[in-house]
Amino acid sequence: MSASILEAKGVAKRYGKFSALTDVNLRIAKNTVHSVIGPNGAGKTTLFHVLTGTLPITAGNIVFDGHDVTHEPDHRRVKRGIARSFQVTSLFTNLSVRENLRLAAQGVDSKRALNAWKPPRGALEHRDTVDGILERLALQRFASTQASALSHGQQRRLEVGMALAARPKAIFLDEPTSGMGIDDLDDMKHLIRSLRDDYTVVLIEHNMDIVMDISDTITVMQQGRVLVEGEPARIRGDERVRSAYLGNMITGGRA
Ligand SMILES: Nc1ncnc2c1ncn2[C@@H]1O[C@H](COP(=O)(O)OP(=O)(O)OP(=O)(O)O)[C@@H](O)[C@H]1O
Repeated sequence: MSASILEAKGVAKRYGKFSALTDVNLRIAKNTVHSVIGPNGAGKTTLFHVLTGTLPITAGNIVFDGHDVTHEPDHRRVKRGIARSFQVTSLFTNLSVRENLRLAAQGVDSKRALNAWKPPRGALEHRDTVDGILERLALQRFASTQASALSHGQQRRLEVGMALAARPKAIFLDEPTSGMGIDDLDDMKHLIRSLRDDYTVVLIEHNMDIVMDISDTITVMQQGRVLVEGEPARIRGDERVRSAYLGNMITGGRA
């Protein structure tokens, strides 16, 4: 079994009296694409919030890269190497693609600059980071293009790039393909698959074709609990998964 980057045990999250997550156990192996799927309201986004530190946990514990991060705020988890994709709305639409990425790369270093033991990275190092990301996103030709002039699919790839600029170990993507046309879907699929070589990807995705195609492991959630977990072939054939989705669309299309 390959080494894990994240292990969550007994995770619970309550909103008042409502239990959005109950006893969730999750082990995410390094350099894999691990998808979290499930019907609307299953608790996928809440799980992301709790794992990335956007929301405090009610019970349980989370270990990331050997560190107990259960009660760490999100900015500390960013430093540990957890990145979450930004929303389109957080792109600087009046700046170029390159400027967006440069700001994201510098953003991580603003705190580093206050730490005398870790000097801030230089401009050259940022340029290398940004160039590498532009290539990975297949957006080199658009480096000087204003973000507002990109297609929807390109903007969504740039969001992923903004998260990569933080040089994370694991990247959390929440529905990166939502609202995309068919060509953009393919580009995003290739991008996510390529990320696995250098990062660990945790993905919430409703498009089952993509999930089945690019995931190493799939965790299926239902009503705040893990229903079943396994490789795509196993999930596709699982009766419990079919009935969780009322028997439809698990073999293709949107869940
Ligand atoms: N801030 C909140 N206060 C109270 N209940 C909430 C809150 N946020 C989410 N919930 C509830 O928690 C449950 C899980 O929601 P969550 O958004 O995590 O599900 P999801 O699987 O991501 O759904 P979707 O696929 O529709 O995005 C839902 O019943 C939702 O109504």
